[in-house]
Amino acid sequence: MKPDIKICGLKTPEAIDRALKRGATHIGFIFFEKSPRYIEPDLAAKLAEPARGKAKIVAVVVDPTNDELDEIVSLLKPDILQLHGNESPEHVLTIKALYGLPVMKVFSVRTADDLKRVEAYIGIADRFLFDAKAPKGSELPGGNGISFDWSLLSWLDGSIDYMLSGGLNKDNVADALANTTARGIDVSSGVESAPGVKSVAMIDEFFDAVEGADAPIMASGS
Ligand SMILES: O=C(O)c1ccccc1N[C@@H]1O[C@H](COP(=O)(O)O)[C@@H](O)[C@H]1O
Repeated sequence: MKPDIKICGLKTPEAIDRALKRGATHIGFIFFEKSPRYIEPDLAAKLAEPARGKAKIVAVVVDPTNDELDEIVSLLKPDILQLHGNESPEHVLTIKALYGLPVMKVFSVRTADDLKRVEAYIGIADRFLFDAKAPKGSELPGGNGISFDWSLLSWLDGSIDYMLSGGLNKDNVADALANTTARGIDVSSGVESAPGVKSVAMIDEFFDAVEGADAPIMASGS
């Protein structure tokens, strides 16, 4: 089965156009002001228009207030809310009830302990996203371009719907798909030429690598 592919932290029509042409199933906008990928909700709404109905529009928020969500949801009209902070299960339920949108809850992973809270969100979050925990000193909870030890996810038996992120790029995405049960992959800095600057060439290379991962391996000599 083809994985879902989310290109996150988009800020230009060119990058969105290329992501859509290559078959992105999800496009993400970052509403975390300290991020080089931060975008105002009204600009995100304009940029997202060509994607409507073609790819799911994801609003990435970190421990959001209702005022922030009111503005983002009313302007952008996202299909999914990605909660990338320390939102409790109760907070996730409240957000779902208020906005009627599916939630992808993020877990930031460095050690097995970081996964202990997952169970509390089963049946509450619509999907999980496992990302690398930010390195010490980073101001960003995500988008740091670092990976984590995917074997920590080996207890997930495939019945849990999750996306994988954290330092994915053209060189490691095939391994990520081969070594996890992720039904989707999510990339941001791996398709950037500088922090916050998406490269259409790198978006192409990333999709090429995913498509290559799908191709059956030919026996030598055949
Ligand atoms: O990208 C950001 O700046 C960001 C800021 C705040 C929360 C999440 C953020 N990005 C998320 O991080 C992961 C992967 O990033 P990367 O590929 O390692 O650069 C992805 O889920 C983004 O949505």
